[in-house]
Amino acid sequence: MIPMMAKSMGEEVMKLSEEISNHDGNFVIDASNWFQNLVEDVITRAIFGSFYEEGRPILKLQAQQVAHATEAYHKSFIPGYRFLPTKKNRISRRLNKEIRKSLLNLIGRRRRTMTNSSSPAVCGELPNDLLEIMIKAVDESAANSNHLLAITENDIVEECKTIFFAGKHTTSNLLTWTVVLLAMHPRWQDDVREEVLRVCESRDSPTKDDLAKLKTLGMILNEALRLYPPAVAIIRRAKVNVRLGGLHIPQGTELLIPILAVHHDPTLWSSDAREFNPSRFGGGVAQAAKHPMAFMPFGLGARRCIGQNLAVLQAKLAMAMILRRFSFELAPDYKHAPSVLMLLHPQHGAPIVVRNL
Ligand code: HEM
Repeated sequence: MIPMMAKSMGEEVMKLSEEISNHDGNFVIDASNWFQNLVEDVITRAIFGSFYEEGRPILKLQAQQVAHATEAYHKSFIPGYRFLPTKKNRISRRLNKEIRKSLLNLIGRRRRTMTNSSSPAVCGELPNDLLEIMIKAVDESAANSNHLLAITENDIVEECKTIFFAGKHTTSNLLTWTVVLLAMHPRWQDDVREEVLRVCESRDSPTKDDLAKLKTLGMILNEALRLYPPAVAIIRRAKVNVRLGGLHIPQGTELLIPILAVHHDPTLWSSDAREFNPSRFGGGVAQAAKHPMAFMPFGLGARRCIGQNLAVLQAKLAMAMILRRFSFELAPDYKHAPSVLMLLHPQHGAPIVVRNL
């Protein structure tokens, strides 16, 4: 996974470097858009592997559908509105049909290649990508006599869409806020660059061992996730009547766990809760706050994020590659306005001046 990610990111980093050179070494990017593009490529490769070229346009269609949904999220909620035949709803339904059909076709083609090929994955070694893992799960579940446990091709379609959505916007959000924070705090930017250069030496892309040694970078990513958690809240429903603190919660009650508020609570994080201070993670996540579970950007318990390790790996790799090549600062027109639009994002974008080092 790391070589695939490094290759994909390396190409984007080189393109940006050339662009900067063409602009006298000084170029403004919207970090939010730039990272979305970067992350989209990696997540598409993780899902489709060698079928990347065929999967890419399908996920592009989904990105369009998400853009529609995000726009609708801006407006007031009217129950049942999404079923009306408005122009936008018709486009969204058409996109949905097209995505489903294309994914089912792709699954069919992929299945045929798996049956015919003598690729290592088919010979029982580790699969190359998520699509292959899911196709195998469908086949295994078909062999199981309990049809209630059966996984279908429709499930694969939904999983591809979920993973693409859940993986793209969250990780690109984390990277955007990290770059914004490092642009605001140049001393931390210098310190973490020094760490990357020391650990990775002359290697353009870090190895797995290098990534494990990037402690300051890990602390900075955690602090970015604390201050600007991409998912601001999670919801749980009580399965049974339960007492929580002094409260009686009846069965079926929905509870909203406000991650953003918990991450900014001074009783948990001390009086500097609103400040950027990565050192608080110096002793590990469990020691960073007064309660060991106060840090929950990926949720908690059995339903916590399945993509946590991939997201952190990807964020570390991207930041290490960027830090060794570029320096950055906020563009004069940057306006700090974190805003919740499904996820916590910069309302006016994140214009950043990037320079080649
Ligand atoms: C910085 C990046 C990410 C953040 C902050 C994040 C955050 C979250 C949160 C808060 C949840 C809800 C957990 C809960 O209810 O306890 C979640 C669930 C989920 N995430 Fe992520 N996520 C990230 C990256 C990813 C990636 C890269 C993927 C896929 C490759 C992914 C796939 C999912 C899925 C499928 C679920 C639903 C899990 C379930 O319901 O069992 N996420 N994520």
